[in-house]
Amino acid sequence: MILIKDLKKKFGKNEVLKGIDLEIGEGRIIAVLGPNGSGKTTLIKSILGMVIPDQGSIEMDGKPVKRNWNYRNNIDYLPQMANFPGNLKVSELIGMITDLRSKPADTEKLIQKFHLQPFLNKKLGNLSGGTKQKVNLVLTFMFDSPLIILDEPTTGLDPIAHLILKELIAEERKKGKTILITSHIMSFVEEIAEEIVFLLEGKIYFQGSISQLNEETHEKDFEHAIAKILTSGYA
Ligand SMILES: Nc1ncnc2c1ncn2[C@@H]1O[C@H](COP(=O)(O)OP(=O)(O)OP(=O)(O)O)[C@@H](O)[C@H]1O
Repeated sequence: MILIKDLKKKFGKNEVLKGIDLEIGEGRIIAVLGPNGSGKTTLIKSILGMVIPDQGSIEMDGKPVKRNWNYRNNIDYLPQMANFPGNLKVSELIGMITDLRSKPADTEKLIQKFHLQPFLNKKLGNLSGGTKQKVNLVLTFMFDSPLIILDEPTTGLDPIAHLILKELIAEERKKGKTILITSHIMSFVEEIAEEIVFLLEGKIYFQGSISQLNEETHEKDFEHAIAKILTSGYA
């Protein structure tokens, strides 16, 4: 379980997180939503220890994460922009990451799932954006950690890969994992998320289920509910 209290972060004068209080329960799929620049990635990176907050605390399973970085071994993270070395082959990168994590990795099944066999001997710099994202997904899902954080996982994926990703997330959820996702694709969020956290102007504007959000905004569907928050938020 992740417990976040009064989390604040600014970059220069830009106050991105202005006091976030959030509890993330185990074994759920939670989507972090919000307009561009609302701080979704900053929040995720704070949980991962890649951004150091100015104020507030983050606890993982009852222990503060600050100066206690071992907890990161239990997180699999898909970054929004994977910056792969272009001259490495796909198989070399997979091998390298497996060695670095020194955890058992189940790559075969994932390579098959995403139909990546023909690309294993290709250099990363020569792959299309969607194929790179599939490699990124293999690297994320291969370690079987209890917490999976996915920053914009659908970027560049074709409809087949999109379906495979949804199946994969559902399988991991069944194993009791916690999955934290950011996405701007509302249909994807609606299909998979059990809970949403909506960030607006540095604060949590809404946390709850999609049906609760529809009710509170008096809208009949999720897309309209989100549009209503965004237009009233910007009014
Ligand atoms: N390292 C950094 N240095 C300076 N400003 C930063 C840094 N990282 C993020 N920001 C700023 O913080 C704000 C929030 O960025 P963040 O990437 O967290 O937003 P986001 O909600 O994930 O956006 P998007 O939907 O576009 O991915 C933006 O204004 C961004 O420019």
